Amino acid sequence: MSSVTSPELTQSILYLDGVSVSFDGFKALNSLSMVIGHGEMRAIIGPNGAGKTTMMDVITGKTRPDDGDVLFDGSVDLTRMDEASIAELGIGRKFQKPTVFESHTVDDNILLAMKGPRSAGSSLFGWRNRVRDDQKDQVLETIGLKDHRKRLAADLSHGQKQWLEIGMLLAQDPKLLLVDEPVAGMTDHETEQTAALLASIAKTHAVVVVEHDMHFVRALGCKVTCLHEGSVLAEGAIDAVSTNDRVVEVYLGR
Ligand SMILES: Nc1ncnc2c1ncn2[C@@H]1O[C@H](COP(=O)(O)OP(=O)(O)OP(=O)(O)O)[C@@H](O)[C@H]1O
Repeated sequence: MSSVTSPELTQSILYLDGVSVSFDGFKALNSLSMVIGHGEMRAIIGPNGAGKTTMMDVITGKTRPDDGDVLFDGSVDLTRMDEASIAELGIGRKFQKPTVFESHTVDDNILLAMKGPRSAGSSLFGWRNRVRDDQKDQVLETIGLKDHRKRLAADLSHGQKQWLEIGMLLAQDPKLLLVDEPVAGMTDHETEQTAALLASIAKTHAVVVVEHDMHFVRALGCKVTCLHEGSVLAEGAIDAVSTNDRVVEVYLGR
């Protein structure tokens, strides 16, 4: 690991430098470098096989890089940690398919996701339960499911299940949320609502969103990174990236 401490590194929540991952000689990540700031939202786009999922796997400790630095919060070396410890640090990941507890209510899904000891209603623990209820209500407010709190998760629409799962991540109070293709299968209206939800979450958390839907990416209103063959092809504002000749050539089409 480099011993130089740059302002870019110290001010970052996530710092990837020269990260490479090979599968049987094929480079899924090829000296990938990227810096995400505290409280930043970043959209990651790129063609199939560009390395987006592999990048998320490296950040969450599912895949070990062959080379490069992956640092959290300016100093924590994620390449030396296992998945559970990385989650414990405050990195939450949402996969593409919602994985809520279908036979539980919306309320209980959020409660089950919360950190900390559970208590069975003893008066000694009453104060703690009230704090938990307040936190739960706050999460339900953020994800727009307050009026659906008593419904079974199984009865929610696909979009509502995605929001519930985002709420379950929020309940763990992560510093960084990684969200994989959240709007796949959503209606246009749900897609718009999801962009607004993530934008509101990004006011208090760093968020990295992998997505193919360019209307949605535009609605996020954040910096965009386009990956191709395991490295950064283009990075910047959506207008600049989406009109970049190479991005058009390899991803968006003419
Ligand atoms: N466990 C693995 N073993 C072998 N090859 C893999 C493995 N995981 C990923 N790859 C390969 O690495 C490359 C990058 O895959 P990755 O899933 O990271 O791309 P992606 O950008 O997420 O694509 P998509 O948009 O299709 O999800 C692909 O060519 C893929 O086939």
